[in-house]
Amino acid sequence: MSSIVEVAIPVPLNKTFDYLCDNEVLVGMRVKVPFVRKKVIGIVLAIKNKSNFDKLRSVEEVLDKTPILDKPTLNFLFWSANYYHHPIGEVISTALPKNLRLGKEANIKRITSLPNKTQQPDFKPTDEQNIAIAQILKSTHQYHAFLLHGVTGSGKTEVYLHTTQAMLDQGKQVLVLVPEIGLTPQMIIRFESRLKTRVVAIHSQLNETQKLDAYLMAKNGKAGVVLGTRSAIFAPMPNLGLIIIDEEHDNSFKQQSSFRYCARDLSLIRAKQTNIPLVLGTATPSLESLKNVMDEKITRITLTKRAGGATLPKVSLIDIRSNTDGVLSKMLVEKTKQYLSAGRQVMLFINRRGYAPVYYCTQCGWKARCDHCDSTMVYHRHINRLKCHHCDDEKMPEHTCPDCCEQNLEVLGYGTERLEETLSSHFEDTPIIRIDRDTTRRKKAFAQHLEQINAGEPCIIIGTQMLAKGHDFSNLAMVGILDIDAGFLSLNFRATEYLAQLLIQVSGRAGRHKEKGEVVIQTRYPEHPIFNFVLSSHYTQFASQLLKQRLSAMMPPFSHQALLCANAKNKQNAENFLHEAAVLLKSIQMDSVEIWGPVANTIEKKSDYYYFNLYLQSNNRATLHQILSTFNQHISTLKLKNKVRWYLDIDPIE
Ligand SMILES: Nc1ncnc2c1ncn2[C@@H]1O[C@H](COP(=O)(O)OP(=O)(O)OP(=O)(O)O)[C@@H](O)[C@H]1O
Ligand SMILES: [Zn+2]
Repeated sequence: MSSIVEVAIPVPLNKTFDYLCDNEVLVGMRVKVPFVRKKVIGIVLAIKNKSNFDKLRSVEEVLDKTPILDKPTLNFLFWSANYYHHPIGEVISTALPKNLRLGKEANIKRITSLPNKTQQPDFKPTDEQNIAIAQILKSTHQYHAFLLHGVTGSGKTEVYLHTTQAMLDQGKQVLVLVPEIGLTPQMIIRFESRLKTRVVAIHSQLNETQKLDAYLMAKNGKAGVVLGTRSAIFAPMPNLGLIIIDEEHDNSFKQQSSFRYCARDLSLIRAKQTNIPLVLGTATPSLESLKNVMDEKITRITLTKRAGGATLPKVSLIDIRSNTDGVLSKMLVEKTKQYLSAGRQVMLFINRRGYAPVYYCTQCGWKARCDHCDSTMVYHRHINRLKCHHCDDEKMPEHTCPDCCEQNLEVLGYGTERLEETLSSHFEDTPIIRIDRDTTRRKKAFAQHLEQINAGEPCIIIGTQMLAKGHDFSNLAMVGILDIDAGFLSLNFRATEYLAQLLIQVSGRAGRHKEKGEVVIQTRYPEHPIFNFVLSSHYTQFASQLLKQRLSAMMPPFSHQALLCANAKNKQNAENFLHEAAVLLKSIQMDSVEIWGPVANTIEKKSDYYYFNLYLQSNNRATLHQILSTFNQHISTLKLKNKVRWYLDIDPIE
């Protein structure tokens, strides 16, 4: 007898589809089904006796012998789809490795071996670490969220390792999320060398076979530890006993395309649904987590001192308002020389890749701009091209100014490539290791750079965001922060929060071992209040000031936001669609939800599409979500719906 199955299909539609099925099938299995004129792979969500539709088509093939998604994982995915108002089919598709989405067999090709030798450290946990470990382990059988707030270099990883070992001893699995792919290799090494269990990685640089293997080893319980970037939050783990989110404040836990989830926020839900503890670790907690601490939803545990006798670095400012020396002040060059000759390493932080951010005409002020975006093009010297960092379009730099026809074209400003050039003129014999997206594109390139730094020889490291946090370089004595002033000019209301986090994280890379480190920040705004706190590493005080400001302005985390973004090649369509949407939203009438906009995005045009935003804000999360659900049900009534691309972003951060 055939049954009726409800199937989630990876299409941007807020619904599921019913099919007839003649074969035996269970919830969570993959099925191949006809959809419009194609065959697609879907996941069975329910088996039912009747359908609201007649003339059902039939399942062509049941692809699995056992469910690929178990009930708890499916429930978690349902929760996520519901919260982010995103189609369940696409949510499931985000959670599955590509090979499973394509319908390939769910077989492990290569089971990674268990480490045969583990190595224990030659130190004992500090008192603070011991207290943290004990406090977390008191809650191993129930949901409890902890904020492990430990200054940079306080040994949070040690706390992760001890609590993980305790969970493994109970036969449990542990999920560890790190923000950047660059932090996975060092974390994996630290976990593998210490724990007698299989540690599998889930991140984008693995090939598809490796990704599938990792997924299946998580699912069958063979992996004791699953370590990955944000999408690993969806890894099926039947014996999950603990979740750890390292650098919880980091923005890369939020996916900024398609299904816009935040893995940090979802970790609280997953831990709650699984009834297990959760550890959010960081030296610079997000205001969201600090607010949760205030509300007693999260317990804060502090590590106030650096481990192993190290102390926090000395931080000083260099006022570059009257600087005529270019990107590097004389003082910074002098200090760099001193540290290098003492056999130490120096890191210079500049958060901009390429040679120079502006290519312009000194005669008339013309600037090279992207034809497709509202942005200037960045000059890249090694390929002698101008590149748009928004749409990746590139072109040859002009020789004569298109406006005034003079030949006075020059670059302005500094990126990593130009800094490298300047440094090689000052430090001819010193190795310079530049780490940005351009030098780490090749697989393994990043790991090789890290290896070179970890070898400990004196060198200058040019670091971008990729090196800002988490790394533990033992011979790094000084960090110079070259250009953070853009952060003071940003329109994002979270900009100062991010800047404080960045400054403290980058500073935190210096002097992590025996000798005291030093941090030098070059700025044109030396009087900015942020420095009062950063200089003394008083993040918590600065954060409580920010929290007070947010409270008085009723901004997140004291209110909840959603963003409806529309974009189209026709500017008017994008804007008018949001006007229509605003009318619809206002007709739903919920007093406690404010609606602002539409307003053009800060970068209005990207890849030839015009972007507009409509903001929704409410003090009541439930009301906000109710209005969005109703809106979603009626969106087909909007006349311009098919003339624009649109998406909802819940808890937007940009
Ligand atoms: N109890 C201890 N005694 C001596 N050294 C320790 C101890 N705990 C950790 N360490 C060492 O201190 C260094 C910093 O530890 P770790 O990298 O875990 O810091 P962290 O808190 O994660 O810092 P960050 O937030 O900057 O990433 C490491 O080299 C680690 O081996
Ligand atoms: Zn562009």
